[in-house]
Amino acid sequence: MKFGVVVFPGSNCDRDVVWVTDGLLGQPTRMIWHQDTDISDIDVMVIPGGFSYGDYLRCGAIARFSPVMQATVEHAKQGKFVIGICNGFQVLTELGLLPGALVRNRDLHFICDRVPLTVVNTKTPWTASYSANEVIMMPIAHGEGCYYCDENTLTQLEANNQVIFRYGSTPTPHGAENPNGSLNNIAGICNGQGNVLGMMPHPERASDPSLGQTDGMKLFKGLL
Ligand SMILES: NC(=O)CC[C@H](N)C(=O)O
Repeated sequence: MKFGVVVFPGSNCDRDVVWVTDGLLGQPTRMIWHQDTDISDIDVMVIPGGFSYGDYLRCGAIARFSPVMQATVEHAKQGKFVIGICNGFQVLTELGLLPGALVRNRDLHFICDRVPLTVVNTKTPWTASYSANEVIMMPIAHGEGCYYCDENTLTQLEANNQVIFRYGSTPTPHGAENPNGSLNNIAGICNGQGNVLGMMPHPERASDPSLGQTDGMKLFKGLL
């Protein structure tokens, strides 16, 4: 499995992902500057976290116009894997590869914390290594992480089991632990086909045992 990790001006989790896929998992991994367009060698495109273009306008609003993102749309259309983590999730919603939007956190503060998540759909290639409704811990670090979409979209996401991760330690959509006000406690969703995943928590920061948390590793391992 070959991983491609996009680098925008302002990305700051790109090397963390490379450390997991290459350093810990020994998979071929290439960092891809946002102006590059040839990604034909890549199996899994990773849009990492950070502050692409300084979060100007809205998080992800400028990055979505980068040449590499058009190539990523084609990549996704072929059914290949794309994952957006945190700022990457924001970019994927701006791009339209995933529905909805990430807006300012409920309390209008940047949140840096470690939170429980429930894996609510394990029938995806991303989550096949987790057990049903497994509760895991992952770091979050975002200012615009409140997931929002219109009512029809929300109904569809739920009906098609496209909600993959919810905040809190219960699979129900309205559990009490919701750090940022996301609708239905949504922390991560996939597209209809299941090959594109977006999530606000950081699995790459919860993979190396030396950091004390490894619940994110199953997500990367599941793809291999
Ligand atoms: N860790 C991140 O990717 C942060 C995303 C974005 N800059 C925000 O604050 O919401």
